[in-house]
Amino acid sequence: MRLAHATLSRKLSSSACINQSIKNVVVIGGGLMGSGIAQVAAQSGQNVTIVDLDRKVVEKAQNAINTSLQRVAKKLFKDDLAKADKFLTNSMSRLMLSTNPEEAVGQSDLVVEAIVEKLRIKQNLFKTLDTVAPTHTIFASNTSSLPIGEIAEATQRKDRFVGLHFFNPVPVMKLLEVIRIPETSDDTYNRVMDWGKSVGKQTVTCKDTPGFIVNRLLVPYMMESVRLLERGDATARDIDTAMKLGAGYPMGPFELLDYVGLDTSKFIIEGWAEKFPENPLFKPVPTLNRLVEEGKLGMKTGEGFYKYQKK
Ligand SMILES: CCCCCCCC(=O)CC(=O)SCCNC(=O)CCNC(=O)[C@H](O)C(C)(C)COP(=O)(O)OP(=O)(O)OC[C@H]1O[C@@H](n2cnc3c(N)ncnc32)[C@H](O)[C@@H]1OP(=O)(O)O
Ligand SMILES: NC(=O)C1=CN([C@@H]2O[C@H](COP(=O)(O)OP(=O)(O)OC[C@H]3O[C@@H](n4cnc5c(N)ncnc54)[C@H](O)[C@@H]3O)[C@@H](O)[C@H]2O)C=CC1
Repeated sequence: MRLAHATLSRKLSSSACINQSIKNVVVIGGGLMGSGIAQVAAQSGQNVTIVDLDRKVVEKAQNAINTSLQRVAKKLFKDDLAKADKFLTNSMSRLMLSTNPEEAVGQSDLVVEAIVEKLRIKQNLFKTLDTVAPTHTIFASNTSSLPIGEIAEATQRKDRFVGLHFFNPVPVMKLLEVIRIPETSDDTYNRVMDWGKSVGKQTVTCKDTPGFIVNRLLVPYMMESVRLLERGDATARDIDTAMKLGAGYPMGPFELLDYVGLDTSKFIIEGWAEKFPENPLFKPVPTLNRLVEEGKLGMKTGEGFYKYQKK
């Protein structure tokens, strides 16, 4: 009887969780990725709070989301301006701004972190949030390269911790990599898989391994592109043209490095080089370090491998 009762209560609690769909999402980090993740959740009908350290950053994110939503609305409702406008207004009405992460997570069902690619900073953030977020809240990191398990170490909710790795630009790229750690509960996994589909993504699942699927293949390719340039074998422009026309990529490696950000790229390769010094694929490249030291972070600062018109 006792066993049946325990099984029944576990079933009830888990089904209660499953029925509790994710409605309130908090995105921590209002940069390139955080603004895109906040956008796709808001445009999919969820209440979203985007949080960053600085009010100016969240306001910039709000403007970026507005601009991007106009492109999406135009595509969705090309010949119905009234519907396009309603879609834009409704989506933006579901977006709140905050610079106070502890307060923002108070009513959250899901927290997606998209802050700087530094393990300690991510751990400190989640450690703090773990003490104030509701018990049922799922924590997710959008990290490109860090071990989900090591980020989750900082919390007491490893059963409610996953990796949700989106791709840039989030409103366009269809893929969402879902990473579970051994402690991730089935209920958590099922709820984030459903949530990923609810925000229009096609999900794949990967173990908690460096770079998951895409970046494990992409980072070595992009680093080797920089080495090819450093050896003087070809120019950046020709390497980009070659990969677009020869391999059908939408962007060449240097255009993509400038697009994703040279700072984030540097943090990724530095982290892997430190952790796996014996792997030649993860060797850092001097040109990337130099550009970052010179403050040339790519499109977001107006110059990286290429120069960009200031918007
Ligand atoms: C060493 C470290 C390396 C890894 C670093 C970490 C990175 C990660 O962790 C994981 C990643 O994200 S890897 C990067 C993945 N993303 C890519 O590979 C992007 C490749 N580029 C593209 O798809 C197109 O150039 C792109 C879509 C960007 C632009 O397309 P086009 O060149 O054709 O230009 P557009 O005509 O402006 O855009 C095409 C259609 O997309 C719509 N669109 C573009 N940007 C948008 C945005 N931000 N928001 C909303 N809609 C957007 C645009 O409206 C257009 O739509 P159509 O009107 O239907 O053509
Ligand atoms: N850039 C890309 O193409 C992709 C990046 N990612 C990952 O997403 C994360 C964010 O990357 P990006 O958006 O490119 O970086 P970003 O530099 O554009 O944005 C990071 C934001 O986090 C904020 N931030 C830093 N520490 C914070 C804290 N303690 N609390 C609140 N906000 C804080 C910064 O002010 C900044 O606005 C990284 O983990 C990165 O690896 C994942 C997929 C693609």
